[in-house]
Amino acid sequence: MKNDLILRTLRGEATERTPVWMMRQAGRYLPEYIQLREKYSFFERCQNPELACVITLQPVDIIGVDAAILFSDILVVPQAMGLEVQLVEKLGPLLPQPIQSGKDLQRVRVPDVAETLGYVFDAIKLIKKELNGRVPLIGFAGAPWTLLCYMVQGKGSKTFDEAKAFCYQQPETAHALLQMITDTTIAYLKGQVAAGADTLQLFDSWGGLLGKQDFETFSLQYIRQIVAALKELVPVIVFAKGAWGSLSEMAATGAAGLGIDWCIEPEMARKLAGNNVTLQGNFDPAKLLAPVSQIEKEAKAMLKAFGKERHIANLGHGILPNVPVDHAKAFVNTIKEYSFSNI
Ligand SMILES: Cc1c2[nH]c(c1CCC(=O)O)Cc1[nH]c(c(CCC(=O)O)c1C)Cc1[nH]c(c(CCC(=O)O)c1C)Cc1[nH]c(c(C)c1CCC(=O)O)C2
Repeated sequence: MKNDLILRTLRGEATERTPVWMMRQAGRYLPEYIQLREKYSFFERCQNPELACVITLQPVDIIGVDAAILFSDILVVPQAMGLEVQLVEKLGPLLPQPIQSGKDLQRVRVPDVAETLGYVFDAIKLIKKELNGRVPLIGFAGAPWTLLCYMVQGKGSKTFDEAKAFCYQQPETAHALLQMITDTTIAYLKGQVAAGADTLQLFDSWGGLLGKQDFETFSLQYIRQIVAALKELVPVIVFAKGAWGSLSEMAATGAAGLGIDWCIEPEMARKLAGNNVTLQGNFDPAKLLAPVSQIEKEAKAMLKAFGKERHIANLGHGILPNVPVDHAKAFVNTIKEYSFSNI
C-alpha cells in the first residue's frame, strides 16, 4: 500500500506525519456527490456497488484524505434484519414500524449477511480494486446501542427518550434486541474484512446519551463482543460520541483507536485512555465554517495538543453539509503540511 499512515498509526508505530480523514467525508458538501443525489435515491446509491465506489473515492481524489471510508449507512443493518428504513428529505431516517415490545422482535432476525448485505461486500471489492493501494479502506457499522435508538424511536431525536424508556421498562427485550444486532454486526464486519476492508470503525453516535453505568449495560458490553471478534483480523476504531467518561473502559476492549469529540481536551483523553491506544479526532465540525486562517490556526493547535504519536486527525463528528469544499481542503492540508515537521 502506498499510503498506510493510518494503519501504522493504529498499530502504534511512529509515522512521518499525522494522518487525516473526516467522518462523513463523502457527502453533501461535495458538488460531485450532490449531482449523483439528483439521479438516485439514497439507498440506491448504497446498494449499487458502482455508485458506492464512485462516491467513496470522491473525497480521496478531491480532498486528498489519507483513507477512504465505505459509502453506505449504519441503517442498512436494521434493513437487513427485516425493518423498513426510509430516508426522508429534511427529516432524516424514518422507520415506519419501530420495535416497541417483545412481540415486535418476531419481525426481526439475525440475517444471512451474504444474502442481505452482499451488495456492500461487492462494493468493497470494487473500491479496493479502484483504490489500487493508494490509501486504506475503512469499513464500518453502527454500534448496537445507536442502532437500537433508531429501531425503537423510529426516527432521529436529540434525546432518544423513547429508546431509553424501552431499555428501562423492558430490559429483557432490549437485551435480546441488542444481542441480535451484535450477532448481525459481527457477521457483517467479518464479511467486510473478507471483502477487503483494512480497518473498521464502530459508530456509537448516541453513546453520550447514557450515564456511565447504563453505557456499560446497554452499549459497551456489546461493543466489547464486537471488538473481541474482529480485533485479531484488523484494527478496530470505536467512536462513542460524548461517552468520554468511559474512555478507559473503551481502551480496555482492545480497540486500536478511540474517536473523541471536541468537548474533551486531547490531554485529558490521553490520560483517561492510556498510552496503548490511538486517539482520533477532535476538531469541532462547525469550526470548518470559520475563516480559513482560523481553521489553519486551530488545526495546528489541535496537532500540538495531541502530540506526534498515536493520533489520527479527524473531526469530532460528521462534516456538515454547508461546509465550503475549500475549508475542508484547508483543514486536511494544514494537517498534512504542518505535522511533517512542526509538532
Ligand atoms: C447516526 C448515523 C447515520 N449514519 C451514520 C451515522 C453515524 C455517524 C454520525 O453520527 O454521523 C454513518 C454514515 N452515514 C454515511 C456514511 C458514509 C461514509 C462517510 O463518508 O463517512 C457513514 C459512516 C452516509 C450518509 N448517510 C446519510 C447521508 C445523507 C444522505 C443524503 O444524501 O441526503 C449520507 C451521505 C443519511 C443519514 N444517515 C443517518 C442519518 C441521521 C442521516 C440523515 C442526516 C444526514 O443527512 O446527515 C444515520
